[in-house]
Amino acid sequence: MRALSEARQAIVAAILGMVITLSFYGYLRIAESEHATAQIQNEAYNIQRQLRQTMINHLFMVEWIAREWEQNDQAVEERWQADANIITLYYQGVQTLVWLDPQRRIKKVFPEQGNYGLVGSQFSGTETIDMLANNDAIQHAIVGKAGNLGRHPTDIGLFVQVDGAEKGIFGAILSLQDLINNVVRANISEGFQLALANENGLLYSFQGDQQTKQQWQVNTSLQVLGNRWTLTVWPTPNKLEELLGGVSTAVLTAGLAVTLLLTFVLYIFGVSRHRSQELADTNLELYAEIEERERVEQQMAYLAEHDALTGLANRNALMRFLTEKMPATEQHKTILAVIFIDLDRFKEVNDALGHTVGDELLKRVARRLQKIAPESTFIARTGGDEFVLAAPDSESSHYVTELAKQLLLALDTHFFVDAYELFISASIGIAFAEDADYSAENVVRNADTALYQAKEAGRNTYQIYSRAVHRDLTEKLELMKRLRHAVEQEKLVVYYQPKIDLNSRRIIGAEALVRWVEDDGKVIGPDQFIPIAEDTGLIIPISDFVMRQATEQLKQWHDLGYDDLTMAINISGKQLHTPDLIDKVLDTVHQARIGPQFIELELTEQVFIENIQSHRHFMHAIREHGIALAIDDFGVGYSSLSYLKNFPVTSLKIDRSFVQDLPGDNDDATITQTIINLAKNLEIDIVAEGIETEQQVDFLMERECFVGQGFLFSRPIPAEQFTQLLQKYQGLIPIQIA
Ligand SMILES: Nc1nc2c(ncn2[C@@H]2O[C@H](COP(=O)(O)O[C@H]3[C@@H](O)[C@H](n4cnc5c(=O)[nH]c(N)nc54)O[C@@H]3COP(=O)(O)O)[C@@H](O)[C@H]2O)c(=O)[nH]1
Repeated sequence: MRALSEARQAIVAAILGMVITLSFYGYLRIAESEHATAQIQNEAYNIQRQLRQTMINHLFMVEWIAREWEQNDQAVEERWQADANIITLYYQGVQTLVWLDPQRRIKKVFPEQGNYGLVGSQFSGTETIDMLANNDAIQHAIVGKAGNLGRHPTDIGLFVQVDGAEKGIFGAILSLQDLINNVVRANISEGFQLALANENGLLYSFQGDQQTKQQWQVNTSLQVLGNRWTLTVWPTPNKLEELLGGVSTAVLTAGLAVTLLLTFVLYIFGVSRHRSQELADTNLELYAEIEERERVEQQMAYLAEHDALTGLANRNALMRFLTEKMPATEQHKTILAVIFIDLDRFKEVNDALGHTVGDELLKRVARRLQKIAPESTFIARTGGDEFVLAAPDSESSHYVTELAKQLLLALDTHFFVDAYELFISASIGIAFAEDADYSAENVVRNADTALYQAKEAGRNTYQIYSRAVHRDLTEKLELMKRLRHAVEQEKLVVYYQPKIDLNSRRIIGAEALVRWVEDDGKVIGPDQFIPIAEDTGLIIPISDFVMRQATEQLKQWHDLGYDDLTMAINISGKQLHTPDLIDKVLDTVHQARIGPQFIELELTEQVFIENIQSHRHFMHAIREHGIALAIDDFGVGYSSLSYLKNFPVTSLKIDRSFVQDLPGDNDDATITQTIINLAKNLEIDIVAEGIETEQQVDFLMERECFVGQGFLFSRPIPAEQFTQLLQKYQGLIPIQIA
């Protein structure tokens, strides 16, 4: 198909060239043929004319002799020899001359040689002579038979009457063969051939190559001396070639050559044009590819420095911006601040409403930041819900904190996304280049550290990075690392603090309190690592460990005979989010082979309130399985107590902050009294925490709080010590043990 397309023009040219060439050739060929035929005809007419003329000349000569002799009185005898010599000299066709007397006897004959015997004899060609003799009116010469004067049947005689001093008939015998031969040889053009025929057959032929005769002969009839002949003339092959001229052949050859050349050129042209087209197409494709590549590269370059969702700069671009700004900032000692923003409740929005809404919210946040931030501020989105503003050449640190406040304010109002009115807030960490040794990396990391602090500080606030804050955080991170290691290495230990019946001073239960014992024996309290454990998720394995240890330990103490002891286990808020918590608790209790009624789960009031709705099921399920539910640190910060009547709480633990200043502090006394009354009215058990003095015991017992914990009875102690305590005092507790 491609080859056909390449050769299309060449094929058309070849066909056209052939048609034109052949047409022209045909035309020329006809013209040449006509020309050749005309030439041959010309030749035939010429020969015909010459023959006729020769004959006429002979007739004229015979007549002329007669008129001469009639005008002259000289006897024939006297003139005969001279005239005969002249006649035969000029008329070579004349074979014999004769003079007949009126009786048609031969009187004189020339040449005498060979004819001498005829003199005196009667001329035998009687018909013609008779016609002359009997008709005096015929004055002109006539043609007749040669009679006995002829040598060849074709010989003829020309006879005329002479009516002069001597009467008679003058005759000239002609050899037609010789005459024609002479005329033909004298007049025929080179390359022509000729034949003369009458009705009896061929009379004469000049050359006889028959090759071209059939096609090229020209016939013409000739009436001479009373004979009707057909003269046929045709050319020799060479002559024919010459006559035709060869122009048509040359044209044919040239035409075919030109056609061939043109075809070839056009084919080459077609091929090259096709190749050029292909090249052009390839070039176009190449250009398109290059354009596409450039577009992709531009897009990649754009994406390399932009956030696809919001169109803001990304982390790479931020780092480049900061790196470029740092030298001038350091040199001119200007203020460059990095403001790290993290949305406070974005994850909740994303989880609850889906990523589409989440994405839209991020776009709105980006737009709001762009509106508020001064023009010189560089804004980037560096992660999920993290945005960073770089404010070079800031007037002062005060200006930066004011900007941070504006940002907080702007993000602490609602956003409308689809049908939702969303409320979020943000936490901000601020760091200055100066505090980061003018390092882009450091200043961003410092801002991130400050942000962490802001989150810790309760969100919707900002923190400015300081080296002290950084140190604290570094320590915290270090602690986190070690805690993870400790959990993996099972370096945690469960301590137990006795729960005491204040009346009998009997140990009625224990509270499991985890400790982290370092390699050097140093004991780290849960206050230091539980919050970190909650942040990192380590609280789950820690809690599992504590629950397993505590239930197994309780089983041991039951087996030792202290089979009415209960065990209080602290539950973290994070634990409540694990879906299998109920199963896990029941399974652990079941594994330890103790009754669930000996287990009490403690939730701080804060955790309880925060999860009151979402964990309604958990709390009821726990109670239905006989496990007690205590509210720890009761009375701290929460005013709504209505939940108590709707939830299956079994005991309240008065926070030790109320107990520690009893009985002197009237407020604490009133609060303690109120909590006790509340528990009494709701028929909930009451436990006092943090009892350190007998006065506190007295105060509590006077107000009918008969269960308590505190250093007065025992600090939290390892299990072995607790066992010794049980065994040494038969379950009673002496005062000031620890
Ligand atoms: N989720 C979990 N929380 C736990 C676990 N183990 C402990 N904790 C919680 O850590 C907080 C600190 O506990 P800890 O350092 O063990 O302090 C306890 C007692 O040592 C302390 N206490 C008891 N009596 C007194 C006293 O007379 N004076 C005084 N100054 N302190 C005393 O009180 C803590 C027990 O409090 P509470 O839990 O409220 O009963 C603490 O909040 C623990 O809950 C754990 O495994 N998981």
